[in-house]
Amino acid sequence: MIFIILLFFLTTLVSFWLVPRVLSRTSIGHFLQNRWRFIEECFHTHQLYKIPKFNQHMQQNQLFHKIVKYLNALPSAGDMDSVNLFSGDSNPNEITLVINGDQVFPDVFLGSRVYWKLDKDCFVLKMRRKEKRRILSSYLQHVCKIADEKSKELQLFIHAENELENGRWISTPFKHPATIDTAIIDSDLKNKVKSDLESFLKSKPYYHRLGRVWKRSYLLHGPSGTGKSSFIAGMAKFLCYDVYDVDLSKITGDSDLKLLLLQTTCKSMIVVEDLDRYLVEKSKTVSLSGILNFMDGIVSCCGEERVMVFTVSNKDHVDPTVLRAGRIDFHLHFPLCDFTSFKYLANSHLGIKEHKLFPQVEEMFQTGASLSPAEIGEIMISNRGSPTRALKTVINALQTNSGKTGVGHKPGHEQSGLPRVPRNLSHSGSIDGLVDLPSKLMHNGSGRTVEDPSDNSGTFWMENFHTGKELKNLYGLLKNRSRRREGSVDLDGDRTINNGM
Ligand SMILES: Nc1ncnc2c1ncn2[C@@H]1O[C@H](COP(=O)(O)OP(=O)(O)OP(=O)(O)O)[C@@H](O)[C@H]1O
Ligand SMILES: [Mg+2]
Repeated sequence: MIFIILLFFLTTLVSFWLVPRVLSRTSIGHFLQNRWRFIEECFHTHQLYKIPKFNQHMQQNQLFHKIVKYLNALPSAGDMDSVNLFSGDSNPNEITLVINGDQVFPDVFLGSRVYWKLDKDCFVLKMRRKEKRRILSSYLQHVCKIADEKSKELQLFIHAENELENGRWISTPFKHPATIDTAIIDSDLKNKVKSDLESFLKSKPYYHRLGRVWKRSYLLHGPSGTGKSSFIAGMAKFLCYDVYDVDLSKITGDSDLKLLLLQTTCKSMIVVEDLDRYLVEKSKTVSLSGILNFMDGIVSCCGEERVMVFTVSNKDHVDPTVLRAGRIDFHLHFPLCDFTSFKYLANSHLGIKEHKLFPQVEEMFQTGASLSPAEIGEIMISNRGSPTRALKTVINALQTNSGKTGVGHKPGHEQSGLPRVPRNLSHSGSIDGLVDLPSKLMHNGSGRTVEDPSDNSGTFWMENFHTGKELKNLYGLLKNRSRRREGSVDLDGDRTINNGM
C-alpha cells in the first residue's frame, strides 16, 4: 500500500512539476509550444494588414519605421529562433536587431496574440478577425507610442573627417547628464530660457506669417568653465532635439558648410562653439559671409525648426554684425562664480548648506576673487570626503587667483590669444550678470539680457569701472537705457513677439 502511494506521489511529481520544467527549458518544449499555437490558430480566421515602406509617390511611410523601432524594443525579439544582430555605425557597443523576411514576431496585446512578418518592403500584421475591432486601433496607437519613446533617444552628430565620409554627419547617442535645471545660473533666467524655447516650439504659424525662417539663435557667452556647453546639452534635452556640432576649423570652405547644413534635419540644434576663437584665426577656411549666411538661415530654408547656439568667451571681441538682432535672438551670460553660486555648488557637491568657513569664502568673493564653477566644482569633487578640506582648498585657490593680474583665470582662452576679460566686466561688473545681479535681468527687443535700468544699485558696479574700455561699455549701457526709455527696444518688445507666437 505504501509502495502504491509512493508511486502515485512520484508520478504526480514527475508529470506536474518535472516534465513542464524540462520541456520549458528544452527545444522539445519550444517546438511543442509552437506547434500547439499553430494548431490553435488553424481554428481561427485571420485578418492581414499590410504596412508598405513607401507610398505610391515613393515617400517614406512613417508607420513602417515606427514598427521597426517597436519590434526592436519587443522582449520577444530576443527570443526568436534566429535574429540578425548589428552594431551601430558610430557606437559599436549598441546592438540592434534587424528583421529579415523569414521571421515571424509574435506579440501579445490586451490578451490577444498578433504576428508581424516582413515581406520584402512591407510589414504584414496578422490578427484574429474576431478580435480586430477590439484591438486594432489601440494596438497601432500602442506601437506608435512605444516607437516614439524609443526615438526620443537624442543623437549627437559630428562631421566625419575621413576621406570616405567627408562632408557627412556621423551620429552617436547623446547621453549628456546635464539639464537646464542642473545649471547653476539664476532661476529667473532658467525660466526665461525655458519659456522662450517653449514659445519657439509653438511658433511655426507666427514665423510663417512674417515670412521668416522658423529658427531661433542663442549666444552663450562667458569665461571658460562657466557651464556653457553643459547648458547646451540641457537645452537640447529640453527641446528633445538632436545636436549637430559644427566644428568650423574642420570645414574646408563655405560650400562645405552649406552642404553640411543642408544635411541637418528638422527639430535639431546646431551648435557652433568658440565662434570668437574661430573668427580671430588667420587661416580660417569659412568666410565671414559664409558664417553670416548660415546664421541668417538662408541655406536652411528648405528645412526649418532649427535652434542655433553659439558660444563665445567674450562677445565684445566679436564683430557686431555677427551678433546683430535677428542673427542672435537671445544673449545669455555665464559669469564666474560668486558667493551665491558657490553656496549652490557646496550644497550639491558637498551636501552642506552652512559652514563656519562660509563667511571667509564670502569675504574672498567680496574682495573680487573668483573662479569658474568648473574650477570650484572640481576642488569640491576631489575633496568631497571632507567639506572643511574642500572649503580650505577653495579659499586657497581664490587667494592664489586674486593675486593674479586680470583675474578670471582662463587658461584655454589665454592660449587662443584672445585678450583677457577684465574682471569687473566678466563678473561683478557684468552688465548682464546672471548670478550676482539676478533681480536686474531683463531683455531688450532682440532678446538680449541686460541690467534692469530701474535698479538703483547700479552705482555698486559703477565704482568697479576704471579703464577706458570699461567706461566705453558703461557708455554703451547708458545709451541702451536711454533707447529703452524712448521705447524703441525693451522687455515688453520682446514679450510682444513671444506672446504673438
Ligand atoms: N553654471 C554651472 N552650473 C553647473 N555646472 C557647471 C556650471 N559651470 C560649470 N559647470 C561644470 O563645470 C564643467 C565644465 O563646464 P562646461 O564645459 O559646460 O563649461 P564651458 O563654459 O563650456 O567651458 P569652455 O568655454 O571651456 O568650453 C562641467 O562639468 C559642468 O557641469
Ligand atoms: Mg564648452
